[in-house]
Amino acid sequence: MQEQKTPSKITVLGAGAWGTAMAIALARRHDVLLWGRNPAQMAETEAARENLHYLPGHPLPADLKLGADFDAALAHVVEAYPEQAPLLVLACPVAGLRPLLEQLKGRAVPNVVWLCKGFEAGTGLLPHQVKDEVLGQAVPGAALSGPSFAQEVARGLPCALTVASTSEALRERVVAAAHGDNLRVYSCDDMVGVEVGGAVKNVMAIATGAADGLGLGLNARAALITRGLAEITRLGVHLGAQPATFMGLAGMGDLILTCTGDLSRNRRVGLALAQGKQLDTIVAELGHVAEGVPCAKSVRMLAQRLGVDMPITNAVAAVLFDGESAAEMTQQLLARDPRDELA
Ligand SMILES: NC(=O)c1ccc[n+]([C@@H]2O[C@H](COP(=O)([O-])OP(=O)(O)OC[C@H]3O[C@@H](n4cnc5c(N)ncnc54)[C@H](O)[C@@H]3O)[C@@H](O)[C@H]2O)c1
Ligand SMILES: O=P(O)(O)OC[C@H](O)CO
Repeated sequence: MQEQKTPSKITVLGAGAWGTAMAIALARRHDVLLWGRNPAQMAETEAARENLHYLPGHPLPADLKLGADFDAALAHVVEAYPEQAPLLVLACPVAGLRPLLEQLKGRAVPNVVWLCKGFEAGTGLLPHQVKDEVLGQAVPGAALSGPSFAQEVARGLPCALTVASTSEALRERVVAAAHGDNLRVYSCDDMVGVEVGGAVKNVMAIATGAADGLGLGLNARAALITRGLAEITRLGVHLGAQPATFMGLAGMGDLILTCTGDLSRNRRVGLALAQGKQLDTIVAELGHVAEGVPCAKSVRMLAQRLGVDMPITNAVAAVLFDGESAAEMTQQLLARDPRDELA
């Protein structure tokens, strides 16, 4: 696959930290429109040429178009189809995915590439399953995931991502458009593996943040990351993923980044829990989504239903939702019976 030289039309729906960072990165080579649902916030972003709320400190490229008009944002890509092989990128949290897809229903949508990481609350569905429910399988879809802090991507620092889709044409399309400069984009067809890895690593980042906040040390951190990966893999394989996917960017790569990088919002939730802060306060102070919070609830439910052993997830959910303390849950994890490491 060759790096694409000709610019494409790309619309990014969702102007939070990640949508803004990806729009900045893609606008270096493409005709990009960033749409946000809040007109006042988009007007403020236009005036400052910077997303002061979600991604302060990162000026927007002069060519990046901004808007809060949904029809105009869609027209930007639909009118280019099929000649310019456009991309429609959904950059909302998992909670916003179904509402956003509903807005697209019945429209001439060329494809959808989502960036969100998690399971849908209530249904326990992965993003590709939500897409299939709302838009059907005829609209090609892809998950773009991997270790990627918005602030670093906006600065143009090196970053490797992976795109998962069952559509080879869409995988090639995403690689052709996004791979280049300091972005490396790999591809695979294991959507379940890529999505499970991206979702559950956020829960593990909360656990690792809490352990670090409690001062449990670097040995404990390494143990949590490693056993976290075992837990993620166990769930993913049960859901039909390929084990090797969890050794890749959307598995181990993103797990390491999010568990150890202080830019992670999920890790910061864990650090704050260790200080004894209440979840409501933590979420309000964050000002951004922390997908690991709803994901811990969804994964606990799903794992119980499927009979998959997920002790770290259960411990995180107990601290978040059942009033248990992080210290108490650490003791309970350590008190578990020994087991075969590879079982
Ligand atoms: N920030 C990162 O570094 C990063 C990196 C990779 C992946 N992600 C993932 O991308 C997703 C979005 O994260 P973020 O960092 O942009 O979050 P954020 O909290 O910074 O911003 C969320 C944005 O989504 C918008 N939104 C919420 N519901 C919406 C809906 N129904 N329709 C349209 N817009 C909606 C909000 O208005 C806001 O602009 C998450 O799933 C996250 O895990 C984030
Ligand atoms: O800040 P977090 O914890 O939402 O993590 C951001 C990205 O998912 C890291 O790859």
